[in-house]
Order: sequence, then structure tokens, then C-alpha cells
Amino acid sequence: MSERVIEVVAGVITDKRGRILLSRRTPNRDMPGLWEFPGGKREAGETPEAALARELDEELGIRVTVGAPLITVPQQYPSKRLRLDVRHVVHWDGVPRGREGQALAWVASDKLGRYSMPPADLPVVAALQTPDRYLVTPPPGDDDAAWLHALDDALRAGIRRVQVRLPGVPDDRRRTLLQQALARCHRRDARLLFNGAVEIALAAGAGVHLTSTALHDHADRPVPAGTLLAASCHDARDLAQATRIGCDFVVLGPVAETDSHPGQPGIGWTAFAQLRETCAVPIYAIGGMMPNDIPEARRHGAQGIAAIRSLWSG
Ligand SMILES: Nc1nc2c([nH]c(=O)n2[C@@H]2O[C@H](COP(=O)(O)OP(=O)(O)OP(=O)(O)O)[C@@H](O)[C@H]2O)c(=O)[nH]1
Ligand SMILES: [Mg+2]
Repeated sequence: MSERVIEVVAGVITDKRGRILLSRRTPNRDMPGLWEFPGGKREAGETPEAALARELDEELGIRVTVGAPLITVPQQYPSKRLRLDVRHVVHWDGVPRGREGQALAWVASDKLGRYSMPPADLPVVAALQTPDRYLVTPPPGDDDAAWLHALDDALRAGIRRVQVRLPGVPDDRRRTLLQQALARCHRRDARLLFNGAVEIALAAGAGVHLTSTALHDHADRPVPAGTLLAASCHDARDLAQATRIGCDFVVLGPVAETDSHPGQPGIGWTAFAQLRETCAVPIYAIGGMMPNDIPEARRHGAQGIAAIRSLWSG
């Protein structure tokens, strides 16, 4: 494994209609024909902002104002390691042209998935398209109404992805709770994944969240395309298996110590980023995570955070 990390800066350039500019790699470079966010390698002594401005002038002939960081993706390729630092471009002068003979395309954000991209770009697309918070529900205790009320509060606060865990809840009550939770999520255009038997999730019309144990019970993707599939991962072996069976996203951790596992130290951000390098699946960081950790999570290649306590008010 090569130790030197290539620092790459790329830009998300969005037009007034919300379309994003992609650039196609030309035949004479590595990964020819794949679509990417315009940008390139940072030179020694250059800030990321200066490097991106220079690359976009060279490649597209535009002068840009570089805005907020979106995500930084550490990625191991067969022959190199890179860190892809993606920034929003807030303003530009000039009309983008493929100055190096490359094709360009303005693509609606929800159509980005139709373009073949390098592995490091999959977490970037996920960061553009999908929520930065994944709520994991606490057990309902003996008060279903209070639990549903707290779910409504979370949805009202902007949560759009929910993992429902109902350990030890008897069949009938579980079926009813799941239906009621699903109705609330649908009303807010949020997606619900059930952490439990695949048949129960599919029968209810929910997505599936596999535990790190259940993840290894499947040889193939156990749900149709269009039904969300996620898994809990702790190490590179779990991430490889999640990739093999086609998980749409995973959670990885614990990053920090959590109240639910006191005394068990987290893996920390450095190990998190090293694990993220080994795969291309979108990852939420879990374990002691709060909403104000999202920028740090994004800097280490996570698309956001997963949490119970800090995303649930009940
Ligand atoms: N610009 C850009 N590079 C990406 C993306 N995703 C990704 O894996 N890469 C990789 O990051 C590296 C960036 O190199 P580049 O070829 O754009 O570098 P450059 O513009 O400085 O060109 P040059 O090295 O040919 O002079 C390549 O290995 C490329 O495959 C992306 O979205 N945008
Ligand atoms: Mg380039």
C-alpha cells in the first residue's frame, strides 16, 4: 500500500436550476470515461481554495469563489491513496468549457446516480442527495403514544431517515407501532428502516437495517432495488460484506464512548477515516455523536451522524 496521500480538491458548481456540473475524464488519463466533479491535485504550498480556483480556471476557464466544504473522502485505490476534498462553489465568472477536451454535463442532483463515477465520488453524491442525520429510535418502553409523539417531534425537527428498533416488543404491538411510525414518516417524506427480520420490514413496506451479525447471514442483497438497505459495521470485514450485498449506506462505530456502552472507548476519527478508505459505501458515524459533530464527521468522509439520544427528545 502506497503511503503518500494525494490531495485532490474538487468543486460542486450548481446553476440557477440546481443542476450540478460534471466533467468526463478523457481517454488518456486514469479512470477514463468516468464522470467527476471538476478539480485536481493540490500543489505544494497551495491552500485548497487556491488549488481549486486554479484547477477550475485551467479546466473550465472560469474564475470562482470557493465556498463551504461539503465532504472530504479518504480513498484507497489499487495504485494510490487520495483525499478528495469537495467544496461548494458559490459564484463564478465566465461560461464553463471543456478546455482540456473533456465533455461536460449539467446534471439534476437526483440524476447524479445515472453517471458512472470513481468510487470516492459515491460518498460525495450521498452527501448531496441524502440526510446528514440518521435517527435510531430508543425502545418504546410501555408508552407507545409518548414514543410516537417523540418520533413526530424528531420529524418536525427535520429528521428524514429513521431506524426503528423494537426489541422484545410482542408481534401485534410491534406491527401496529411499525405501521403508525411508517405513516408518520410518509407524511414528512422521511424514510424508515426496520432493524429486525427482513420479512417483517418488507411486509410493512419499510427499509431494512441489518445488525452487524445479520449482515453476514446474507450472500446477496435481501431486498429489491428501491427498498433501502443499511447495516451496522464495526470493522473492514463488515464494510466489505456490506459492499458485497449492496447496502445503500452503513453506520460505523462507535467513534466515541457512548452512554449505552460506558467504559468502551470509541475507535476515534483517525481509525474511522482509515476504514472509510477501504470502501465506497456512504457511512454515518455512530457512538456519542451530536449534531454539532457533523462538520467533523464530514471532514473524515462520513456523510453525517447516526444517534439515538442526541436526535430524540422524548
Ligand atoms: N477532479 C476529481 N478527481 C477525482 C474525483 N474523484 C476521484 O476519485 N478523483 C481522482 O483524484 C485524482 C485527481 O486527479 P486529476 O487527474 O483531476 O488531477 P489534475 O486535474 O491535477 O490532472 P493531472 O494530474 O492530469 O495534471 C485522480 O486520481 C482522480 O481519479 C473527482 O470527483 N474529481
Ligand atoms: Mg482534474
